[in-house]
Amino acid sequence: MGLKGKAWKFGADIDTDAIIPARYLNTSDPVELAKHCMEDADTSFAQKVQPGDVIVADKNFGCGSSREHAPISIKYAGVSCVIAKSFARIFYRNAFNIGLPILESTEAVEGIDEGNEVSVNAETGTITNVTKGETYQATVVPPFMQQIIAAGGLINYVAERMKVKKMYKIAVLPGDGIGPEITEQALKALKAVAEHFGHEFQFTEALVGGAAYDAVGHPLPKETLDLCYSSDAILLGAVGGDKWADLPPELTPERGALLPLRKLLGLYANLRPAVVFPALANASTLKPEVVEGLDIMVVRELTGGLYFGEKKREDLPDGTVRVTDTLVYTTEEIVRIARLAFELAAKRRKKVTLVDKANVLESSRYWREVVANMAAEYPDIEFNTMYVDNAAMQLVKMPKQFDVIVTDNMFGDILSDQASQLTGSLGMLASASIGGKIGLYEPSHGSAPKYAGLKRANPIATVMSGAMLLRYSFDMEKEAKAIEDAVTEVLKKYRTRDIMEEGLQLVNTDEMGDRIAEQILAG
Ligand SMILES: NC(=O)c1ccc[n+]([C@@H]2O[C@H](COP(=O)([O-])OP(=O)(O)OC[C@H]3O[C@@H](n4cnc5c(N)ncnc54)[C@H](O)[C@@H]3O)[C@@H](O)[C@H]2O)c1
Ligand SMILES: CC(C)[C@H](C(=O)O)[C@@H](O)C(=O)O
Ligand SMILES: [Mg+2]
Repeated sequence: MGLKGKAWKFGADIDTDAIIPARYLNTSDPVELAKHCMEDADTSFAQKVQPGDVIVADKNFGCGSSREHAPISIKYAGVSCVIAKSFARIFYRNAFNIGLPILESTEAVEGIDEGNEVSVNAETGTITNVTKGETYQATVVPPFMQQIIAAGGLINYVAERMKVKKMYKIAVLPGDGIGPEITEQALKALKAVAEHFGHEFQFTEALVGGAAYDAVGHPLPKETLDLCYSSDAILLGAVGGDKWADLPPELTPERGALLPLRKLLGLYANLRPAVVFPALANASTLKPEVVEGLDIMVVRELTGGLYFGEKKREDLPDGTVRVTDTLVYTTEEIVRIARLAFELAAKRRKKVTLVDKANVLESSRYWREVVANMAAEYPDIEFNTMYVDNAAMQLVKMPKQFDVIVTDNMFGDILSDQASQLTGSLGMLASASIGGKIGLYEPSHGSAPKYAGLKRANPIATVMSGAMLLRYSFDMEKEAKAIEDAVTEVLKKYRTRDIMEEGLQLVNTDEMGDRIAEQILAG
């Protein structure tokens, strides 16, 4: 912490009454107190003092009654630090409690004259008299007291420590196919983050999908749902596979577990970032210049549309069959996902593209009407619309024209898989499903049954979903970034088979997880 300003000198035994006269103690408003700071020692001090200035006083500064108002008035007057030969003990403690740095140094007090430019390093206790070119040493403040100062006082310090101490509960649902092996790698990364940043994550595993059906006869057992409800976030591998595809729909991993989980948790927004890591520009099947630097966020509506509308299969009298899937959206469902897309775009490159089929579908026409109206509320954000067939083509022709794509459930499912290939592999596309109290994080891809158990799947989409979990559920930006940076670094040397390039080292699923975790720890 560097503090710098002009010195204001005071004598010995400045008591708290001189710092803040008792007649002003009818308020505890810091700004009001600051106006009368040092009034009985120097009537115009509060008007003259500039932000950063330093009070330099003789011995026993802050003696007298034990009021916190005294250091508060000094701090809010703009004084960055008080240097004295000694402090009254209660003032000393009060100053730390409210986050005012104070230092004891006889040589500094004797060396500094009124008006000298002084700079202070509170951590090392080094005081520099810039005017005279002299350096003095103060008694070093114990580290925990420095942490209180750095936090801005005792209350903030305690609050920060409690935040660090919070135990974050993460439900882990590995699922089917490659699900368990990729989830394991994301856990390695999250554990490395916990160790590196001093967090406590509690991981509890439960069955989901085909694995749950095989074990207990239902793809989303009550214990699993209860665990999800009592967790702070959910990490999911993938579900599904041919083995369970012909079960009654409500027992399949997809319709019996994944979709209900999203709906029950109110996860209406699915964020799928298609980001091309610098090292992977050549890994895509598209030309490097087309994808280099690409960063698209697909915002997919997740709990409405064709997925959740009424479905029917009817046997007709003539022996044929009629099947129905209904596409339903309400104003509220469209507004909330569009709002999220605009807000996200505001923090990115400020462009939103609504992808729809408004030339045919009534639902799309209404999406356009609603979202275009909302766009007027965001004058800084460029808004355009695109039919989904054209969008599919544009995504491979000129993908960098997109920033945020907002679209319905079905189109979002398809376009996000397509966007994934721009990044090099479907195994790179993470996802966050948010909107409810508890977020769910899973790779965008499926259970890739043909690779199950072979340890050749790319775990990065799942690892990066872990980063999204930290960012969106725990508000841990630097921790999320630590995972992303580790992946960026590791990709310069190591590759799984799907993104392998000549000259780099081929690794399996486990090894990729290990390299990423090591890189996080190396920081
Ligand atoms: N969120 C989910 O749980 C989810 C998502 C999509 C599909 N599924 C289910 O997964 C099963 C398989 O579906 P699919 O084959 O259509 O899609 P898929 O995403 O599992 O696989 C598509 C292709 O991508 C490859 N692939 C996927 N993930 C990979 C990875 N991490 N590393 C390397 N290659 C990877 C696969 O081998 C395959 O060639 C189905 O039961 C489907 O319903 C589940
Ligand atoms: C498995 C399936 C139900 C799921 C979906 O369509 O949402 C998947 O494809 C996805 O993208 O998460
Ligand atoms: Mg999909």
